[in-house]
Amino acid sequence: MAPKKPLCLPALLLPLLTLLLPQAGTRSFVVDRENDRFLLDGTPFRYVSGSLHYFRVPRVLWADRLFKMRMSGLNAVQFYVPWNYHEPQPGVYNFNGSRDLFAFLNEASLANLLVILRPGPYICAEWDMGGLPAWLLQKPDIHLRTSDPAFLAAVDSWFKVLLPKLYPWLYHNGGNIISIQVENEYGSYRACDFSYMRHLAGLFRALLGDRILLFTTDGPEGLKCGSLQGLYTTVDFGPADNMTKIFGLLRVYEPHGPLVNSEYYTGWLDYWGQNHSTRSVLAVTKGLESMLKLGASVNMYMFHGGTNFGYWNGADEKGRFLPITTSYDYDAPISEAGDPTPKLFALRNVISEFQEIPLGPLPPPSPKMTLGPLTLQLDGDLLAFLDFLCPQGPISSILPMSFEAVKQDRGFVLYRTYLTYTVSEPTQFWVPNNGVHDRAYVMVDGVFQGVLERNMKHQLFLMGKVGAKLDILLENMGRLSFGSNSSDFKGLLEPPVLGQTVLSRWLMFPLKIDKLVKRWFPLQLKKRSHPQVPSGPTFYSTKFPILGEGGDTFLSLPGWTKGQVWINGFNLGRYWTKRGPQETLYVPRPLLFSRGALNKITLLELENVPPQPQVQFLDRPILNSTLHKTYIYSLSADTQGAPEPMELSGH
Ligand SMILES: CCCCNC(=S)N1C[C@H](O)[C@@H](O)[C@@H](O)[C@H]1CO
Repeated sequence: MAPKKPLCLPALLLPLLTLLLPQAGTRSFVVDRENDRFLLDGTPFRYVSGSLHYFRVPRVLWADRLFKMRMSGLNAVQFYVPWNYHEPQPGVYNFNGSRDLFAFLNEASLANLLVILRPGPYICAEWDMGGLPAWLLQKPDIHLRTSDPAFLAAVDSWFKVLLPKLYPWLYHNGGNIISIQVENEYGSYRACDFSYMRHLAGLFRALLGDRILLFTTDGPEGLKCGSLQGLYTTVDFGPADNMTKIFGLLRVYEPHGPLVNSEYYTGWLDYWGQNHSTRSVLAVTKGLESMLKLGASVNMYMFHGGTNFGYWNGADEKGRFLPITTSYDYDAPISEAGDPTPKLFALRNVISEFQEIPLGPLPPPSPKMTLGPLTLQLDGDLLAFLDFLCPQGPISSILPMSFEAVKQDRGFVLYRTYLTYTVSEPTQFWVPNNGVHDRAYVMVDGVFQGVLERNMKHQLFLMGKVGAKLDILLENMGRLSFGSNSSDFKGLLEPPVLGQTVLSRWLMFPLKIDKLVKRWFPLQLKKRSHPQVPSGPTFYSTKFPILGEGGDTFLSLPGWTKGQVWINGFNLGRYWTKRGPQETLYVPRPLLFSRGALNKITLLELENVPPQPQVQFLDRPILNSTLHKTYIYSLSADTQGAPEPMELSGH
């Protein structure tokens, strides 16, 4: 059902050809307000849809996941388009490889799935900055998600590239997109800026025409500011919510037309340091059955969650900054590794009571493999590779500069200064205003001193001679993706204080670590400048063959603390074994070479290397480990006294 690409045929043939093509004009997807239903090509239609985010699944696995969704009885797939995934710098666009949104649309078409598209500009989704590009914050006073002209200019420029590309994919033009969402749960955002929403609706209409169904989605408390005349109003809620009450509220805004739940939560997200989230099969299936009995159209969020590879996870603020884990398994019907779960079969049974489902079995779980333990070799301290990691050299400034100011969106920036006097006693070192965004690994002359963490750990005690190098590796743990009352700038947002001295004269090194890891064949090994434990930011790696066919696997890092992993140069994501609840990282089989070719695993361990630097590949995930105790340090008014830690056992 992919739109017919204009063929470069001799002009006289084209009229003949159009007689053969399905007449786009006969295709339609509309709301029938008289009978509270959708009509597809004039016949009553209800969608049973599932969310799958192409940006969380390697492209080679898209067809497999979409096929499983179709075989589960779904007739539509819903997905976001993350702006920051496709416009890495202003005016630079990327729709290639795993970012080829149109290839994904085509795969959905081949799987016989209609599409419910949610292009934002904000998408939430536990994705870095809710999909908004970090470069927007290079204008620090920008008002995101409002009619701020600076924000709207960037939005217009992005949508004038994206939306015309989507036009041929609209259902009535021969494609598979039946509806498009404007913004995302705007009613949950503090701004409540109706001119912003009207601007977006006008832009979508101008670029997509007046036939496509445009809609909004909000929780029950967000309908007032999130809905807009001319956009079809839908809601989102989970199995524990009061469906009658919420659909009753929805009827205030949409007295006629089909009831729609655009995000029916089949599970939930995980935060580092919090317990693993699950939703029961019984509750999820009962809720779906009740909605289908009402004739509602439903999208299950998520049907397949996938993974936050690289640095792409977002974060929430619930009393404190809470980064989302690398796994986006979501306790969804299709597991992170793409396996059907009992929840999928239970939901499939419910769907089969209401509509035809494809005959035939679901594919079985994919083959899994175990491997190891593998012993990793030391490549060297991160500091030893500074020339490679920051080839253009540092930026200098009296005060430390943010990630956005040095144009580094994600990952790490090294901040360096030199002690201008000798500190002979352990002396309090801290950053005012909770100004570490988000974690700082502190070294003096290359010797690791410890960690500062946003909301969690506010001070260390340092010593050093005059002229000693004070290095702070600053980690961006992912930008707030929901409910932020201010822009989530990253980096050292205030100048650190040592004793009574505000430290100034800083060098900032934006680090291109992924580039180094990709080309690391073979950089000469660097011996440790200071063989010690804890080690601080250090690279380890090894190579290994896979004998036989192999399979999907789950990387376990027993005894390691926190860091980043690459397999054959692919950034698998963050690990945080010390904090949990996730203790393994999903390794899709297609990332691995087989038939004896050597694979390479590279770790950047940020804190403590275990005495035995080994890793293991398991045949099952561990996403719900018992949490280690974490402490939150209240910022005491008087910074002289060490703030008392409050013990926080993982919640
Ligand atoms: C803890 C609140 C997180 C906010 N997000 C909520 S309510 N959700 C609605 C949001 O639209 C979707 O993108 C997802 O972010 C989903 C949670 O998975």
